[in-house]
Amino acid sequence: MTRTPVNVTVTGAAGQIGYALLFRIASGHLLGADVPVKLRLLEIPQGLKAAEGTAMELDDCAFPLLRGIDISDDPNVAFDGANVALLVGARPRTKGMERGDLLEANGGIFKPQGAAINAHAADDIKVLVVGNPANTNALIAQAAAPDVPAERFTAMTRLDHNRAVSQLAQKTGTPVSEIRKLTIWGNHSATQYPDIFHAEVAGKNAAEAVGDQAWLADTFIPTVAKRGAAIIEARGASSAASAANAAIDHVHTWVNGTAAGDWTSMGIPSDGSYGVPEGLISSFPVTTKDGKYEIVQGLEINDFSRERIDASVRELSEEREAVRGLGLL
Ligand SMILES: NC(=O)C1=CN([C@@H]2O[C@H](COP(=O)(O)OP(=O)(O)OC[C@H]3O[C@@H](n4cnc5c(N)ncnc54)[C@H](O)[C@@H]3O)[C@@H](O)[C@H]2O)C=CC1
Ligand SMILES: O=C([O-])CC(=O)C(=O)O
Repeated sequence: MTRTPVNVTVTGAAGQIGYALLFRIASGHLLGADVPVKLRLLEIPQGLKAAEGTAMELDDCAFPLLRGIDISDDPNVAFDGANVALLVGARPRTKGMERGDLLEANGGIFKPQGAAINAHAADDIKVLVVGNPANTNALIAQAAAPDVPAERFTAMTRLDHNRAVSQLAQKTGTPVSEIRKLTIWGNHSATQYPDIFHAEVAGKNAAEAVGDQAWLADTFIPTVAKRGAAIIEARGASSAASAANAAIDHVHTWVNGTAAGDWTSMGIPSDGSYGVPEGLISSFPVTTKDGKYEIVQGLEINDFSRERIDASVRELSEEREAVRGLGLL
């Protein structure tokens, strides 16, 4: 039986993440090797021509799973019937900026997009916000979509998660495939907290395997938290291929499930777990199954972790107040 194609809307399709992302969606990495997709690309008018060029290249790949590409500068058209929405389109930061500096510039994009999702997306819509500041942009979009279940709005911290896995693998001389149960808590910002106290390296507790508290506090956490800025410094542009890869991982895991004995990190609306105020879109350890996620419960949080989780969550509360003040919530 031929499956009905899944409509995947990508905003900022002509940008650098878009260019790294669309080809992988079309080749089956987002949803699975047997799932046909239709791409709906949203750009601003100045980006339409470049989006058309990318669409020509997508055609030229003759991807068997790609069943159509529509391009629009109207969110009401681009989100019509969307099953998955990747909100990438936003202004990236440049050297010397923090992601929070983008709140005002990018906040205005996510309110109308949330409203268009509310009015036109399919009932099973799943939204991933990549555009920074991702957590608070997701909150803005969610607030503008009162008819969509709040838990369908998520923000990307999978890039941070993958960065942390890679750093830990290198430190312990272990393949990435042997690292499990790592957690990113809080905001996708310099205050995020990559937590290895419950992580495992080849089945052993990661903090014990590392056995080096100074490395954890002075090297690992800042390296992961400031990796975005280090990439901007080195490349002269923000992370693109690794961000696209993380977006693919986030949605693939959400739809297809986490492996037994492992979890992942997603920015999701808090239900109050671990003392994170309800409603903030904060990163948590989650397991996924049948297209739904659940926060991993019952983890013991030591003082070192508590202090860092609280600091990042405080920043999220401040961002929420700031966008309230701008009339975006
Ligand atoms: N959450 C995360 O881990 C990461 C987030 N990012 C963020 O992703 C965003 C995109 O980054 P890049 O692709 O490098 O930027 P880019 O500047 O190359 O592309 C952005 C694209 O979005 C388009 N755009 C702007 N406003 C739009 C709107 N209202 N509707 C549709 N399209 C619109 C622009 O025309 C442009 O083509 C930035 O906010 C960046 O900070 C980047 C890396 C990681
Ligand atoms: O740092 C940035 O602005 C882009 C980003 O979010 C990341 O690479 O984590």
